[in-house]
Amino acid sequence: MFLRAGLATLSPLVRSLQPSPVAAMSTGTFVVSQPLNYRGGARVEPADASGTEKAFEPATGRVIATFTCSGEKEVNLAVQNAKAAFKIWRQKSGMERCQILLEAARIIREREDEIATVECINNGKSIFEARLDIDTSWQCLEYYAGLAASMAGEHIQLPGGSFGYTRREPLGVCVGIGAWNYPFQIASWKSAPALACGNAMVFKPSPFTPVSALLLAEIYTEAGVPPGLFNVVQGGAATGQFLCQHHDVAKVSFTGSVPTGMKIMEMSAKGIKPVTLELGGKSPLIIFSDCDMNNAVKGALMANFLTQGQVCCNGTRVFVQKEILDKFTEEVVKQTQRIKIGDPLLEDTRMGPLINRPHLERVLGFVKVAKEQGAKVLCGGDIYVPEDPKLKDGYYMRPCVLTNCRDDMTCVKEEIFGPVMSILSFDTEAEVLERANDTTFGLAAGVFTRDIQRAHRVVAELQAGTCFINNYNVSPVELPFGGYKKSGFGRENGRVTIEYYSQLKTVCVEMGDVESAF
Ligand SMILES: NC(=O)c1ccc[n+]([C@@H]2O[C@H](COP(=O)([O-])OP(=O)(O)OC[C@H]3O[C@@H](n4cnc5c(N)ncnc54)[C@H](O)[C@@H]3O)[C@@H](O)[C@H]2O)c1
Repeated sequence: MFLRAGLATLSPLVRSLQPSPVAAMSTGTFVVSQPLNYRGGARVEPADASGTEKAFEPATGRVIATFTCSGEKEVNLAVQNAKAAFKIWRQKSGMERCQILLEAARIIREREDEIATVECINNGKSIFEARLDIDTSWQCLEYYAGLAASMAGEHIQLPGGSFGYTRREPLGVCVGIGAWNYPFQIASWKSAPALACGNAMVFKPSPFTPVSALLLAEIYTEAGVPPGLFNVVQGGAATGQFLCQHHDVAKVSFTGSVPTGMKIMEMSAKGIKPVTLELGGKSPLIIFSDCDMNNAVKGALMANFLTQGQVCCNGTRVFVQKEILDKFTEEVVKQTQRIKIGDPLLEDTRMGPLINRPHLERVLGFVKVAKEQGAKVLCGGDIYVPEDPKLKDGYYMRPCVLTNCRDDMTCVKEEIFGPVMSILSFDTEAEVLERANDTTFGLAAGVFTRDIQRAHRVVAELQAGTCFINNYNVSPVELPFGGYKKSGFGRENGRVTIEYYSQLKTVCVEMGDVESAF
């Protein structure tokens, strides 16, 4: 995921007029001193523990927080708080929920610089990108605020003046479990539709990025949700399991890897709980020779290097039609080498550090295997050491472009989740479609061509939940997002997500006498 809703919608002028309490904050200074759990409308220390974790600033390798992972008791308390708040919230009209969500969106906008700075420090993505994530977060709240006010059932006329109607009702306490690559945005994308439908939520961020979900929790409280409507518990797999297995939890919405998604589904199956699974990908990007070359090159960079390549829907298998392979590759390499790597809090940085040391080593390991299997490194794929001495222990690497790739190579088959683009060549449309679909994933896909018929013909055949024509990794909140195949099911964003956070009650009304069969 993704840069969304647009560079074009950003207004630096509006931003510069906003108060910026963290404007003076620089890399290497931030530490978290407050509790990182949120329950009953306030930050709290957890009531019990299932271990401790450290959160890092990837830019410097510094520890910014040491925190307690929540045990079963704390998870219970959070769920109880959510249940109590749900009783109040579910009685509110859609319009009342709408007003509170709009107020929360307004506060997010007002505090955008602060939230983006925290996100940038804890995640490592550039401040430029972090601001875009916060934009898509408040946009999501605004979008579902609008839908909250217009949610309604149906009235169905039956014979003899009888009738039926449907009520769209909330599910209850929903659990959100997030990945580390879009911490604030994932928390917003899950909570906004959940709350709009009248649910309460307990959210568990990734232990790598525990900080920004607390800001969202505080904002919801300030906006006027009942205490306990949105709670945060911290921890890893153990805490996540307590949440998924809890008998008072009605639904689990998960963003993360395929192996964890399978476990979430197994646990939820025991309680017949609906799940939304937003999982990984290995998406194809198909560049036909009749494309607009400039846009195709820009699209390939957008498809591979946002958030240091740690994006679920990245188009990392770049299929290029033979006639333009050399020219396209040359231009992609030129532009990749120009990407400014470094301190993510600096305005002109476009690539910060990866999330942590083990992940950096894993990504570098993929590049090594790619070379052993015959791929050619055209640029990057190695550690980058910034000149600034305070960044020397950060987790930086140079973005990598691989060529000479074959479909059976590890770098082409597996999700690397780092800044590594694999270029493959193809001859015909039929051939590339077969190869593009030859994967167990199905999150996204892209096509660049000037031939309008071909564009629509190709996307109709692509087995992916989101397809881009002549762009990549833009996801306005109005459009549903989610996977096919092992990339998961259920959707986030768009009107359809209401279906995943609500249930339909049918009421059948008799206006005459009972015609008994007995
Ligand atoms: N489709 C999407 O919208 C989307 C978005 C972002 C990331 N992702 C995917 O997420 C992955 C990277 O994120 P990650 O490394 O945080 O994934 P992960 O699966 O390791 O962890 C995700 C979350 O699940 C929790 N968790 C781990 N084990 C658990 C268990 N047994 N029970 C309950 N919770 C458990 C983690 O603590 C974390 O909060 C990539 O595969 C990426 O493609 C998908």
